[in-house]
Amino acid sequence: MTGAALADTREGTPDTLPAPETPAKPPGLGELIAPIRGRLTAAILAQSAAAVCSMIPFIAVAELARALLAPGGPDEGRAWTAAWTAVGALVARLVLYAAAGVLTHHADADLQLDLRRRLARHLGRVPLGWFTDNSSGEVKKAAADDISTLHHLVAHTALEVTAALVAPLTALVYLLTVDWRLALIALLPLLLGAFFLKQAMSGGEEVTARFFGSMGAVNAAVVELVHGIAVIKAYGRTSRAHRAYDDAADDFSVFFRDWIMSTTRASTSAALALSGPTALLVATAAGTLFVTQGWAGAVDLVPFVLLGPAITGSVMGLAQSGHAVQGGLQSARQIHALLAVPPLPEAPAPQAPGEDGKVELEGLSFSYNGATEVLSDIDLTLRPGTVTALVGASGSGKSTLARLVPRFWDTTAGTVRIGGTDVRDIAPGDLYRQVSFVFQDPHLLRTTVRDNIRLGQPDADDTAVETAARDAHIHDRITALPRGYDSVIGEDAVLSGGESQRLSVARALLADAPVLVLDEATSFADPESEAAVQQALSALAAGRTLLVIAHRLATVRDADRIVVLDGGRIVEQGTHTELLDLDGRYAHMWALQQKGVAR
Ligand SMILES: Nc1ncnc2c1ncn2[C@@H]1O[C@H](COP(=O)(O)OP(=O)(O)OP(=O)(O)O)[C@@H](O)[C@H]1O
Repeated sequence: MTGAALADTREGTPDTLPAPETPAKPPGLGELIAPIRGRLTAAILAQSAAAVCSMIPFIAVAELARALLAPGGPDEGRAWTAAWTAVGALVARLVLYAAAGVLTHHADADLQLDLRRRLARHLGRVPLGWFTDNSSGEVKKAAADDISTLHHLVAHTALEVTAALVAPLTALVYLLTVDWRLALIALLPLLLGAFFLKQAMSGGEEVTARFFGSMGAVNAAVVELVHGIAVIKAYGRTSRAHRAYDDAADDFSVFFRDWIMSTTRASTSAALALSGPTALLVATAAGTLFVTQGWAGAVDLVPFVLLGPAITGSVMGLAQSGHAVQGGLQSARQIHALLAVPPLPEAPAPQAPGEDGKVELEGLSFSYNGATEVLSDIDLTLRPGTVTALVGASGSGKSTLARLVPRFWDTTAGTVRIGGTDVRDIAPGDLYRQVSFVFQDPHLLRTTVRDNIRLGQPDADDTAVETAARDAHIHDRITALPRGYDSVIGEDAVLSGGESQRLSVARALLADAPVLVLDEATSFADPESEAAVQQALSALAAGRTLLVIAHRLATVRDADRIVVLDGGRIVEQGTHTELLDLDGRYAHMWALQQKGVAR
């Protein structure tokens, strides 16, 4: 999570938002598509009618043959009726098919919009801390890939499955009316094909899991190879990294070959059983027997020859649609998992915080997992107009403590108050206006430098933007860019880590919140610019409450108070001189760092 993202959220959490949705039981696919269910049903009905119409020309031709070859001579009236029925059915099929497609595509467009809005609205309400725990990949997958999988299911697969079921059923019903015994025999290839298909798909879940596992290993090896290529090459270990990738690719290849070999016989047999020639063979062989034995007239064979292949033809396609349906259900689960992330509870009657920016942490404890406390019994008051520095070993809880101030998470015990009001009682929009945050790893948006600085104060004029940039010691670097403040980050503005940090400091200065939290905000800076930014920040402290996390103690020796954390507890606090006099943990850390500098 970054300063920019925080400001993003600030914009995305207006006070007028409706009450948070309580995450319900897993909605599954049915609930996700509820808003378009009516149109989807209409489309499926239209597609069913289109599928019936697609069989009618074949039935009509069969009836035409029966009318022309009737034992008593051709029946002209019946023949014409059959011919016109075929033409009418073709036209009707075209219209119904187009209508079904238009309906599903419209419904699908609305569904995608609805889901994207729901996701955006929901993610705007989840605790900010959730974003630091969860990779953006998960959100991207749900918002892009999973929604696109649902698109395929709704816009295409639903209609394909309908046609693949209704058309053969129509053919079967008609054939049953011609000769039920031959119709049942025509079903034999279908039964045989189903048997082989079941064999080919046996162990499907296990195979799918192995497929994704093996594929995932290849992907991970590629990512590692690409991300780590600089380090790997620098240490001359290129062949080793390649070997990891080669091994993963080999494993996948072995699995894939075994899988194909083990299913080829069954799937080829299924394809053969369900093919048109097999259906024709069965129909003509059985028909010949029936005609020669006098059990059926020769003319009754025509419908079976024409429609027999239709009964089995779509089954292979149905098996593939089955995969699409499985994928759609999986995507629905993923989207639901995001929609089920518990939102940050909002107070039913929010209170406005006092404007002084006083921050009080009282009896505060916090645990990420509900089992291990990473902060315990914290009592701390940050007074307006002062700089408080948090120091301590890595993992002692500095960042966690700082992030509890703008309510990235709710505390496990105790309270955080800003301006005298419990942060849980402050509306999110108001809270984010009270606290600005500059992160270790600032995130800049792919827009102009000016708009990046203006993020926390969108209507600030150019002079205010420039003043903030000067105070953060980044103005000269910006004016040296090809288009100055109009340069676009990532295009003609490529900034170093330290420059990005100073830009995000400018952003925080402009946001002008009464409380400013700086998490290692100058860690990338060279000593000269660090000193300059520190000066600017000290000036900023007048009238504001500053909380600074620092690893390099020299950067915070002038702080009004230094708080030493160890194992999630405050173990010492005081000014630099007081803490040195105490000769405790801080004095020890200071001595170590001084030795490091002297060396
Ligand atoms: N998102 C998280 N989920 C679970 N545990 C976490 C999370 N973030 C931090 N922790 C754990 O909480 C403890 C405190 O971490 P924190 O980042 O607050 O320490 P820190 O003093 O800021 O460390 P550093 O100086 O290395 O940044 C650590 O044990 C860490 O592993």
